[in-house]
Amino acid sequence: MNKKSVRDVEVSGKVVFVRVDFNVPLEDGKITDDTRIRATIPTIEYLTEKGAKVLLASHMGRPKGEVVESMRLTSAAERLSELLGKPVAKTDESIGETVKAKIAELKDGDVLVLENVRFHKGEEKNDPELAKEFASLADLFVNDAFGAAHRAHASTEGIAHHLPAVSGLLMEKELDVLGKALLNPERPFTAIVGGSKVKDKIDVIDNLLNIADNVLIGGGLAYTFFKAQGYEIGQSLLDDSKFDVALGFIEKAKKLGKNFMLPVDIVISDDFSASANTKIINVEEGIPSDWEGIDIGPKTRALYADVIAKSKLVVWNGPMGVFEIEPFSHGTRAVGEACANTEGYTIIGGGDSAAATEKFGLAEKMNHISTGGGASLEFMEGKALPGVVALNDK
Ligand SMILES: Nc1ncnc2c1ncn2[C@@H]1O[C@H](COP(=O)(O)OP(=O)(O)OP(=O)(O)O)[C@@H](O)[C@H]1O
Ligand SMILES: O=C(O)[C@H](O)COP(=O)(O)O
Repeated sequence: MNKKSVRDVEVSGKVVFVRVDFNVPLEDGKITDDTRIRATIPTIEYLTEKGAKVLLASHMGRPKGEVVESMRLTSAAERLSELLGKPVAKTDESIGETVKAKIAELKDGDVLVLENVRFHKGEEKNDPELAKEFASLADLFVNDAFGAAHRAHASTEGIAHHLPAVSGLLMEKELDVLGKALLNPERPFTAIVGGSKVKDKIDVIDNLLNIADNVLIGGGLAYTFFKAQGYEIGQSLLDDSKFDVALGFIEKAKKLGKNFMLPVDIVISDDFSASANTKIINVEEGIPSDWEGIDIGPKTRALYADVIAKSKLVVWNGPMGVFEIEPFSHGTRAVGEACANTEGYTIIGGGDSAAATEKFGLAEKMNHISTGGGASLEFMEGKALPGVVALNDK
């Protein structure tokens, strides 16, 4: 990487503003997957062992510039303290005099977690005034939030214009692993895309068709393709502005001789709950108007598993179905198991895909679990990540 890392600068005795991505899944205030917090430990320990005073800033959810009680970083700070095996201080603000007073109390090697930066409207607008406020707290900016590197926000990009700015160890590792895998991919290279953020993800398929040999589609993403092909999809997820784009991808795959696969059968349900009625149908049968597609079916699972088994590189982003609910988890589990068992190199991207592999006990068998969902997709699209671009060159 041509950007400076935390190893290239003097940190001892300095106040270091570290942007992390502690946007972890929460259920009733409890963290259900702490992968993203664990992934930042090397950078935090590197800094504390060298005697820096560490400020940790992160977003959580999308509170849209308001204080939302359920989106505080309190649980994340508690979990971090357990993982580090030492006390971690926490403030209810991310800027201002109370934060400065807390920083003044820090000793070398101490850690202070700031409040959710998205409680300020200026964060997502990349407001230069907010960026300056963040910068005024510290001597050095370290960006370790790979998961948010595709966002040009005040605490990821703006702040880098006001302080010496370097990458953290997690950021460095993510860029290194993804860069190496994608620059000169081992083939066959299979990309699997699923999940529910249809708007965010559908455009990524364009570049995946350029770089991958097989592109497998699952999750909520598939239904825009089905509808565009004229099949009934009932209440399933849909982006109705993307029909031409979707059909264009099918054409593009044909022209390039790429293997573009959509589910052939799906699990449908009349409700979003474990007690709902479910059915397995072939896609051409169409989904009744008050039902929705919720997982890939058994034929699709077998077809996808076969492709994955024969791949040398697999990049998977986004679950195949609503894996949080047991009856709709089989597609995601099958794809996860196929990734765990293939001899190819496997990269898992996306908070929920990582959570799914963890839940099914498959995480250990993957080669790299990326902390970036959207960020790893944008990286694969070949886009520059603003949170990385803004860092100091070597
Ligand atoms: N057919 C479907 N209908 C509705 N929701 C679905 C469907 N398939 C999967 N999902 C939901 O998609 C969600 C995950 O989607 P998402 O796009 O956020 O993936 P991700 O791996 O977390 O990536 P990122 O980190 O970019 O958010 C899960 O909560 C899952 O229940
Ligand atoms: O979960 C993610 O992908 C990152 O934390 C970024 O979150 P965002 O999509 O709300 O910017």
